[in-house]
Amino acid sequence: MQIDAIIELVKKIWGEEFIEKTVEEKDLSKEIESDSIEDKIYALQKMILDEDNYIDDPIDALNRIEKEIALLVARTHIENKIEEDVERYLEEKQEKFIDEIRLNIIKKQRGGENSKTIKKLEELQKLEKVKLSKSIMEIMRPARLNEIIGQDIAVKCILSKLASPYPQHILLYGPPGVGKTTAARLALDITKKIKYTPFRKNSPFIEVDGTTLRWDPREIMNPLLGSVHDPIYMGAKRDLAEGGIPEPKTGLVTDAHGGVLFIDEIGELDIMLQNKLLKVLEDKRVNFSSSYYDPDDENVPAYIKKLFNEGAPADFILIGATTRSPEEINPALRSRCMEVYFQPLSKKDIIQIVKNAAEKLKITMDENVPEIISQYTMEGRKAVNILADIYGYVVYNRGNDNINITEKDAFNALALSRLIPHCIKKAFNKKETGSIFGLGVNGFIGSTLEIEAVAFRNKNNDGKIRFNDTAGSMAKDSVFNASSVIRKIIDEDISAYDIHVNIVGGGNVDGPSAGAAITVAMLSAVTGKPVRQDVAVTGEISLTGNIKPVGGIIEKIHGAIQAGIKTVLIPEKNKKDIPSCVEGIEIIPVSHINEVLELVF
Ligand SMILES: Nc1ncnc2c1ncn2[C@@H]1O[C@H](COP(=O)(O)OP(=O)(O)OP(=O)(O)O)[C@@H](O)[C@H]1O
Repeated sequence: MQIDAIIELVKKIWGEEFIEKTVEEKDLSKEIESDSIEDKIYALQKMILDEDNYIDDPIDALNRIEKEIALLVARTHIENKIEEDVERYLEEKQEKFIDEIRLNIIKKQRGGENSKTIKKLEELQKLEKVKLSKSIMEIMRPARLNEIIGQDIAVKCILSKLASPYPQHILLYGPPGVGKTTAARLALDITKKIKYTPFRKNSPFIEVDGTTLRWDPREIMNPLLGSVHDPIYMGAKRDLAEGGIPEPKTGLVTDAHGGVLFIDEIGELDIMLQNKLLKVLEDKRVNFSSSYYDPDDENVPAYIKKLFNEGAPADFILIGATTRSPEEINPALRSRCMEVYFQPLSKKDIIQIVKNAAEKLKITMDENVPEIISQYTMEGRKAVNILADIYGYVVYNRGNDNINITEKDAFNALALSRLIPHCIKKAFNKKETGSIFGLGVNGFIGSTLEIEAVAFRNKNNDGKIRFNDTAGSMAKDSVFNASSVIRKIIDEDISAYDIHVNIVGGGNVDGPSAGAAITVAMLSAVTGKPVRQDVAVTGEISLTGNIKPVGGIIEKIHGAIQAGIKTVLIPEKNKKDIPSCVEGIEIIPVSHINEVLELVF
């Protein structure tokens, strides 16, 4: 009974086929069919325990067979359970995977959009339709080169350097808001149409402000030259990030390829970035590198391989603009560029700019309005801004039809903006002792310097000379040179006087160009001779009394005109710098202090 029960159990667990197969394989049919208990036990022992030794103790053998069956059943049960778990887990995973594939396909068909992103895009498109002040400035912006006023020479210079089979890099110097950007943009427009130049119809004009360009030494970001996006930390595209592939992002120099890169305020650009830019100018390419880049990785897209292997093209003409003086600009940059100077605008220029802008706005003005605006600024940009401001004032008060700006409108709008005339007439028709106008330049803007001196007898003959503490060392040297020259002229020891020289408004000046004016002021103080107050003098004084050349003549003459000066004395050697088109002022070149004295006393 026990044997039969075991055989039934085996059949249940492993099936009858298992019994038949094993019996056949192990040749046990005789034993299993036998009536002998020992034979049957022997057959079971061979089937289950795989032992074919003679059976001594049938009970023990049966017990061992049962134990083994119990073990096998338990193992099979556990194996089945694990198998079931694995199957369930796989099924779940597979379902999720298929869901993900479905989602991706849907996303691809939808193009990554959802209701939220679509709404955001609609909001942005709505914003694009709204335009405020930009459009009025665009309306007034010169559209042709001949609409750029007072810069004929600079415009011709830019064109001659750009409109050539071999265009050159250019640096534009000049005061702010006098048309540098406008001239560069229009010059490229014209040049594009000339066949022999390398520019094409679609050559880009990329404009950027040097003060806003940032970069970091690890080259994580560099909008000017481009940088490599790290696949892990910097969010390269997802497909690239997953494969650990770095992605070079090209910069503005590549955007400008085949055209012009215009950097406003180039003097403010970080000096290291300037040097890097110079390298690009030479190579006409930007190179990229990354320790993540593996040239043998087959998953790297061809464009990334090309960028890493060959770099990005960056063959462009650089036009940099600055309000700084040439000496303040990186010499390496200067040596690669041709230099063009924009002039300060005259009163006449500002009047014309305002008239042209009014025409573009399709409005009329009382005759004196442009002149009134010209009293408040020397900048073309500021002048059109003021006009836009007055225009807004009139529209607000009287509506938008048939606009005519009256003098009263102009004064009212100017008063509301708290603007004050930029130049108050300083010159007058009398003579004064110990006082003279010198001329200075700051950021391409010339102005008069009021220089005054007083002298007191010093009985002990140990007179001292005092000058503004804030003045620079070169200006201080001018005072000492002047005292030696005066000593020669008056033939008396200057130490017989305590002399105090002062630059009105603070002596934040430097350079030797006030030397001649300081000499006149000191001499007038010592001798008591009064000086003309409608004359201004510029020039360095040498110990022999010669008047040496100085810089910034054009700007100084403009500054003198603004102050109502009638005569300007400049060094003979600066004669070539006299601008051809100045009106309303007499300019006299002088070479020695004696000539100056004859004209100022
Ligand atoms: N010489 C000019 N002739 C006509 N319009 C001018 C002139 N200068 C300036 N403007 C007006 O001012 C606006 C700004 O000028 P623009 O940007 O060219 O000056 P900029 O010299 O480049 O100034 P910045 O150095 O401050 O950038 C022009 O769009 C134009 O309306």
